Amino acid sequence: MKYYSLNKQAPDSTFKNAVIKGLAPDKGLYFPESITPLPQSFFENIDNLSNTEIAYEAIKQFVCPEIPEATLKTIVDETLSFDFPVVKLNDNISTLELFHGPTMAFKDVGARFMARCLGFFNKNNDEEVTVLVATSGDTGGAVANGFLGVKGVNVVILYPSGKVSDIQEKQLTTLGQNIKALEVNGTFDDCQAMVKTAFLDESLTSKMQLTSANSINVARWLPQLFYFMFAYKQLHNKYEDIVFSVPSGNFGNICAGMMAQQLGLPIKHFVASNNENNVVTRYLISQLYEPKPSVQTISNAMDVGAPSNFIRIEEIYKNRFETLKTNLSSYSFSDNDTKAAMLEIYDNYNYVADPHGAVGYLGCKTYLKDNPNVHCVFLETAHPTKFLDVVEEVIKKEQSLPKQIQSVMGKDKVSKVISSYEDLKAFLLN
Ligand SMILES: Cc1ncc(COP(=O)(O)O)c(C=O)c1O
Ligand SMILES: N[C@@H](CCOP(=O)(O)O)C(=O)O
Repeated sequence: MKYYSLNKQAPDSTFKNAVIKGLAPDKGLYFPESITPLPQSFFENIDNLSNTEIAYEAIKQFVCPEIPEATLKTIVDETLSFDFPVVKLNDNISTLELFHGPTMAFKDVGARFMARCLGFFNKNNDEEVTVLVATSGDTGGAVANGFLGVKGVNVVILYPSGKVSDIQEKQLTTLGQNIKALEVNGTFDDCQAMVKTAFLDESLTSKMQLTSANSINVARWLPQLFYFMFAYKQLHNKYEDIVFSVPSGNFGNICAGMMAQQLGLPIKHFVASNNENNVVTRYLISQLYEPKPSVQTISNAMDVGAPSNFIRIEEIYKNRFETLKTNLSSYSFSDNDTKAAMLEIYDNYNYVADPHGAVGYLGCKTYLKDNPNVHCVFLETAHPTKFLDVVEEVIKKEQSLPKQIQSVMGKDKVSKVISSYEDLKAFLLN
């Protein structure tokens, strides 16, 4: 499969090159040159397919033959070694739990898949690769875990100082080995901008092989489309019209859902559920795309002012605003709304949601007001104990910690504070 740059100023790329480089030389995100829908029989037969089989069929066209089919099967199988259950809250609302992986956030799937693809492409290469990652909370931990100890790969994680939860910070600063954490005086958008600048800085790229493990990298982004298929498998016999409410920040996850829809998955509608970082909610009202500096919220992983992936969404809908609007709604919620939702979910359904999932739940409720006959699935994108302070404060109940979280508690953070792109460059060159 060929990939083209969405800035349209760079040559087409192979999958391998797109994975190794992350971003195109014109700073554009890569996008597959074609999307061939899966045969109808795939969806009719989905009940008889395992998660590995579903994922393999869904991603094969984007990856093979550069990765041989047998290798891809192994990669998918190793990536998906945990569950993705749908939990029903009421007749109209369910949640898809995406937090059963090693770092208890949905990023685990993309990080593990990409680590294995990069490992495959690099196996006969002596040159070390430096994976640069910007994180607002969860990507950093998932990438650190996914790449820990991988030979020939150094990971450098940039995170906004004081703006991730304590447990998220532990997950990305305590592993050691080939993982280094840089604490940036700034926002997630500053971290992301520094990473993108580094890719285009020849004085760096001439000395080292840099790549990204954010969703700008196609091997991190595309596997996220699996989730929507796993949910469909669990729900299609019960509900006709399925809507997904996706708590959104960098918009990689919802965009991957739209790729699943392009592959033929019968999804009725998407809801992009935002906290107060709501550039897309505003865009759908005004048709003006106006990124703003991000503000800090309790759903911190969604504190993104300039979502990288919105340009991919525009590409999927061929920049046709009206077509996009028929398939996507977006709402924005305050921290007070989010806390009230966490309490409501706990009181009414005895279910503990994390702040991101609670924003997704609010998206479902808002959409259902005008569309009462659909079934809305909100993605529970991280485990509630990753946000222990706010969860316990809101529902007033002590939480027991899963083993994945216990394993980082009590460890000491190791990070270096940086304030500018020059600091990042100096760190990388040293
Ligand atoms: C827990 C959680 N929810 C939601 C999001 C937003 O996802 P996306 O950036 O793909 O929109 C993130 C970060 O990506 C996250 O970590
Ligand atoms: N919310 C993310 C921000 C980066 O998103 P990505 O999907 O582009 O890696 C995080 O938790 O770090």
